Amino acid sequence: MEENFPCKINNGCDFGVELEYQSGFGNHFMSEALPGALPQGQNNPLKCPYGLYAEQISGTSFTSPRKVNQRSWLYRIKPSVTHEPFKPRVPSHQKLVSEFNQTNSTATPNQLRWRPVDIPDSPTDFIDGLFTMCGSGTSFLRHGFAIHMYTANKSMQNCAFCNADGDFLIVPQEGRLWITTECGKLQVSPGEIVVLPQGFRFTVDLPDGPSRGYVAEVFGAHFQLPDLGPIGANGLASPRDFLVPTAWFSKDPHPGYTIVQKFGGELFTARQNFSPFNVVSWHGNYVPYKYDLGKFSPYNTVLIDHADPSINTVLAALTEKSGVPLLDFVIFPPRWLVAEHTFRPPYYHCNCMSEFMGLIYGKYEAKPDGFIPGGASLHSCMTPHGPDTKTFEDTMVHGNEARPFKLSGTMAFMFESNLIPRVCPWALESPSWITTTISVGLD
Ligand SMILES: O=C(O)Cc1cc(O)ccc1O
Ligand SMILES: [Fe+2]
Repeated sequence: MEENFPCKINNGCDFGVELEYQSGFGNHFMSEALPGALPQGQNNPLKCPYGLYAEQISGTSFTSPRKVNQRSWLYRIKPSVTHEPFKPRVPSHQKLVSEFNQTNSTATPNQLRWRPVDIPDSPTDFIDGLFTMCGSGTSFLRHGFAIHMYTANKSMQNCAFCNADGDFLIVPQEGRLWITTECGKLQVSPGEIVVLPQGFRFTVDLPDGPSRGYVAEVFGAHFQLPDLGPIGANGLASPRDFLVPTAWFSKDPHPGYTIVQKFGGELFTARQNFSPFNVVSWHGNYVPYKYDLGKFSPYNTVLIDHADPSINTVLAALTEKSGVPLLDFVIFPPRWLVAEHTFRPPYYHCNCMSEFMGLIYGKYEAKPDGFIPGGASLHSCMTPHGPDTKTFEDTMVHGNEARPFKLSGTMAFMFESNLIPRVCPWALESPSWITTTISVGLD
């Protein structure tokens, strides 16, 4: 038996152990934590090995075309259905939104920027520390997205989170996340990202304590690798660098577990007398995964002009319109700047798409001082924006003699959407919110 991650009751985990992963993007994976636990030749035999229960989790409709169809088969000690009924969670969570409208969020064309939100001192886990910043559309109609942030300092205890609304793409900025999912465990550090698809139960442990990060949630779509077009068959994020867990299950007797289900932006809880992490074997292509942004192979200008940021798309959740993303995840990684007679920083622009940005570490080239790690910005559809005054002036002074220059020690990112976000009131009322438009500079 391969036991990577011995756990005590709940997920009080031994964090020191290196996990094993499977590699690939969109593969049909398989994994078993006990020899012979995975049924062969069929998905739901009359009797599964070890008396396990077969359970399918679907990430797309049954009839979705094969090339986009996603599902996995999980073989568990007890089926998920054996929980008590869901009840509204007490206390309710006031700062999660999955249906954006005039009653819960504001439309504003202003440039918005936030300093890093303080990590609370009072005990706060990933669920309580999660809050929506902005978003568009609705999970009920399976079209839209939400952008959340989290600040937390404590591991989730005796509970698992399940997001029925959409897929989470989590970008930790401070503090590692040790995530137990039904498919196994993932250790995610700042500089890596993790995707937790709709419907998977997971718990988040915080081995470092104080933690902060960003979350993009997409409704009705899953992330995929972007087409590479003329770039060719290689470059950007390589499929083999995506890591998927290996099967792991909790063998400890468990006094009880609470499943916290996000459904329509509201939280519901259901008690059950067993761990949801009771999947002994599984196979399929609907899986949680992580990716190290340091493995990204960026492409860029080698002669003149500034390339559009889409050149460094890591993952894309698409709409049905060709070339139009519901949400692109784009990074601005370390890279050489070599363009000749070019204004090298990001150009001034008005974009029909909306841009939410975050900074994991280092400085962002267009705003080296005004945008700090853990902070965020939102430039919505057609809101003019670009480099700050100092960046413009420095570039004018030094730009003519610009030699190849390596931008190092930086990792900014952008969630870019075709949909126009509305902003949540607590984001606009937050002490971290900085009004940028009253300081009339060039930014
Ligand atoms: O606004 C931003 O800083 C993001 C961005 C970066 C870039 O290099 C080109 C366009 C763009 O929107
Ligand atoms: Fe922009």
